Amino acid sequence: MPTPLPLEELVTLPITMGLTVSPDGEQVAYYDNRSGRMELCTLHLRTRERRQHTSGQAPATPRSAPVWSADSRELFLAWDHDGNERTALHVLSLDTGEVRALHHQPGSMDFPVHAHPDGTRLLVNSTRGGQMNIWQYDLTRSGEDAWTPLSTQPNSTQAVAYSPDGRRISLNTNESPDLRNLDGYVMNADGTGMCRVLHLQEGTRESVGHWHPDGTHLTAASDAAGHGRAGRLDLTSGEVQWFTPEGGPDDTPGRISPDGQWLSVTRNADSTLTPLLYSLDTAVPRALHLPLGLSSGTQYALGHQLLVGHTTTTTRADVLLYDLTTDTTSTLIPAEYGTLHPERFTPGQYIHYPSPSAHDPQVQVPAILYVPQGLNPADRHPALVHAHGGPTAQFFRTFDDEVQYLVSLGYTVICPNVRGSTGYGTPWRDANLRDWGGRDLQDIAAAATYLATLPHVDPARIGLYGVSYGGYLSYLAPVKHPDLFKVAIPIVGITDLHQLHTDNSRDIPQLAYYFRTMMGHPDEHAGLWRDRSAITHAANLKAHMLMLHGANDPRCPVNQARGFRDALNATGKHEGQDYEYVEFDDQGHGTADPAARIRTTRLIADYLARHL
Ligand SMILES: CSCC[C@H](NC=O)C(=O)N[C@@H](Cc1ccccc1)C(=O)O
Repeated sequence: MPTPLPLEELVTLPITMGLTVSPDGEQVAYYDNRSGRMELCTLHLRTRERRQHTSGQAPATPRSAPVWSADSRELFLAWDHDGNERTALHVLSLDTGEVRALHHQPGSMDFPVHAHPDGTRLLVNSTRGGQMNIWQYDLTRSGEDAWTPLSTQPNSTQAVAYSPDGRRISLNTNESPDLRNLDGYVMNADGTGMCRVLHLQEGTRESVGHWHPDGTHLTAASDAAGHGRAGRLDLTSGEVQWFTPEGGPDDTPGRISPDGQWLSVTRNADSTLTPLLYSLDTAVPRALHLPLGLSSGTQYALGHQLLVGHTTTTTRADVLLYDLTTDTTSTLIPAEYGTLHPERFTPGQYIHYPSPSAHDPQVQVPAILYVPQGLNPADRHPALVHAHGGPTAQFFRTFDDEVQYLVSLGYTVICPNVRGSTGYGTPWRDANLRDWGGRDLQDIAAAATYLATLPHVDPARIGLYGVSYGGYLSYLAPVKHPDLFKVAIPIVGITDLHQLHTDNSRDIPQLAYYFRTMMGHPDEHAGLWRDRSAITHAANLKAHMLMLHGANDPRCPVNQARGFRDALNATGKHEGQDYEYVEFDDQGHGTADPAARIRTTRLIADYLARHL
């Protein structure tokens, strides 16, 4: 039999989040939890001196990366409380260690984007006016007077960066009635003169990003060719030079190097990521000599190095520095293992399984499959389908401590990139438009059918779990396919699309917008929305269910779980007997806090031991 991993040790191994290189390239700021909770830290890249700047003030689950001041002496931060996502701006002085809260309108979400080169202003994406829009925060003022709106668009609008001379801003929004559309814009730093600079066709998603150091070009992205392309936009001629070949791989642009020679790009293929560079002179791609596995990172450091994270399904994330002059790597922040040797972890196998239907008989779904080592071949064993969130997201071949723990308990786990996932081109990503709980759910059902064909899996003991949109599918699958799953564990999931849209429109308007881009307008598509809400079909539930939800979740509010619980009770089901229900008072939409993660994972493992 497999040997259970020690859960407490596994989950308390330190993680690093939000790494951001300073404008002078000398330091990196990040959050890590090696003290037992998330703290803001900086690391000097030459001396490797680490400094911890907070002791208890940072949120348990930071929602955005730190933003440096132009002189690399201050950090701007977005902090919330207990996962409520009402992120308020704070500024930390690296000289004095003082943390100061900036003015915040209760209820709004403020995210620092970029500090102006003159040190007087901060570019902020904020919901303080309703929809997510661009604001200027004047650091020389206080109170409401510090805030000036730079955009007042009806659709979600987000700034990327000031130009190097501080006179312009790159941003992205959609002014077309086709909600899937996205275009790139530039405006003056005072919000005047907003002008569309990148638009290929109606309905495709184009965006502009970071600036060339001489201010003449912007990085550019488009999905119009059916996959992500990276390029650069010449702001004088309006022409785009695409580096990713048409019909080629899925690329996302990063940044232009400080010497103006390279564009860093992240290539997404087969559930893995690889950074590469395009020469801005020759357009020739340059591969990096990185270890096998998943690598990501597009930020430059110390002038000629790239900051790269590296992981595999059996190795935790190391932070590396890649020297572009010598093509060599050094380890900046090594992953920690405590007493656990990486050989104790189970490698994920990259597979495809069939998900045939009358319309699409040939569909093959990519997935990562974890089969426990040392199972008794004479027995049949339980297995789990893991559904990811988003839905515009995906599973990668990275280290997943929760999956490793469940596999070490003897569960086979499949992590499918169902239709609607990113990383497999635009048609795959868009296959669940106006179809949440349709093709994606079919692929979840097909994952269970596939598991049932594995000789070591017991077809009567298949479970399903997932977080957020994965929680949505974990509620919906057992009511739409009542005989497939023995148990389901929706975590911060969705059960009622209309209620979700009402609540998101009030609390996270940019998320309500994202929701409409995918599922249309709630009134126009009311029948579809009701059919794709688990609450409508609660009476069909046969599987045993464990519902987990953070009481402060503003993204998928706790009334989603409470409503489904009430609907189950109305059909004669009983808590404790037919389902279990747990709310976490100190949590929002998931948590990075080790103690909370241990509690949740233990609840899941105990529940599975009793019911699967
Ligand atoms: C990376 S895909 C986008 C994630 C999405 N955020 C968008 O701004 C998100 O939070 N999705 C939730 C599920 C959800 C979707 C739509 C409306 C409310 C919740 C998630 O899966 O985390």
